[in-house]
Amino acid sequence: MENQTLNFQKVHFVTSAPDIRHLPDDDGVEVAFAGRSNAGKSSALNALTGQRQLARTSKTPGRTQLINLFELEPGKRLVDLPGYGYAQVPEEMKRKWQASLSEYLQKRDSLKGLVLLMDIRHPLKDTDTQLLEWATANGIKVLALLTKCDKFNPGPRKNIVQQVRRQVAEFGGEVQVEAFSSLKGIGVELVSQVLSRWYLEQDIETQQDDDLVDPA
Ligand SMILES: Nc1nc2c(ncn2[C@@H]2O[C@H](COP(=O)(O)OP(=O)(O)OP(=O)(O)O)[C@@H](O)[C@H]2O)c(=O)[nH]1
Ligand SMILES: [Mg+2]
Repeated sequence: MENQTLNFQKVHFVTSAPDIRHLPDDDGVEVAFAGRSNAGKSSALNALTGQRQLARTSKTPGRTQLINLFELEPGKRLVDLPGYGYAQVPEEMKRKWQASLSEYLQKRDSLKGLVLLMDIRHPLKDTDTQLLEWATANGIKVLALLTKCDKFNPGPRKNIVQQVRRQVAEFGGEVQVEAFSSLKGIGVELVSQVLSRWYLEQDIETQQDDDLVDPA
């Protein structure tokens, strides 16, 4: 399975759900894209899948208010989550979508990996840190992407990445930190490799569990 990558371009839209009760069966493996509003989650999904319009992007924070589910192949899904931390929306609306977000994170068994997207100019805000701590404590794999890295030249960019890596190392979990730009395609190949590995590792684990249940 060395360097085996999935074909992310084969992705298709499954559903937009206001909460987890409207999602399809909770089996297989989901990798979710999470982060503050406007961090670039939807853009990153589009860059990864090579489809400009798969997930809707916007200059206005709070664009993605539903849990959007995409399928790569049976039992392998990508999830575009609503962003958090954006103040300029009505309180009632904010409560609703933040509740569906935390419910998804806490209850969805098929969630095995999290891509945490943070604007490289504002990394590790409170909620990002909480999410990191929660994910590592719960055995969820995390890939942290410092998005919009095209805003910096390679030198300063590298310094920020290293600084964030040091801060993240304190959480002790399995967290990889990388620079990313949907605009320039930086980090896209790396994300497809990491996610492919997660999906394929999970296939092997599931296979081993099945073998334990049924040795035949
Ligand atoms: N310069 C630059 N801008 C980007 C990049 N990725 C996204 N953006 C811009 O950032 C804004 C937000 O992008 P989205 O992908 O919609 O962000 P999101 O995290 O899905 O936002 P919500 O759905 O509101 O939570 C848009 O104006 C994008 O064009 C990037 O790599 N470089
Ligand atoms: Mg979005």
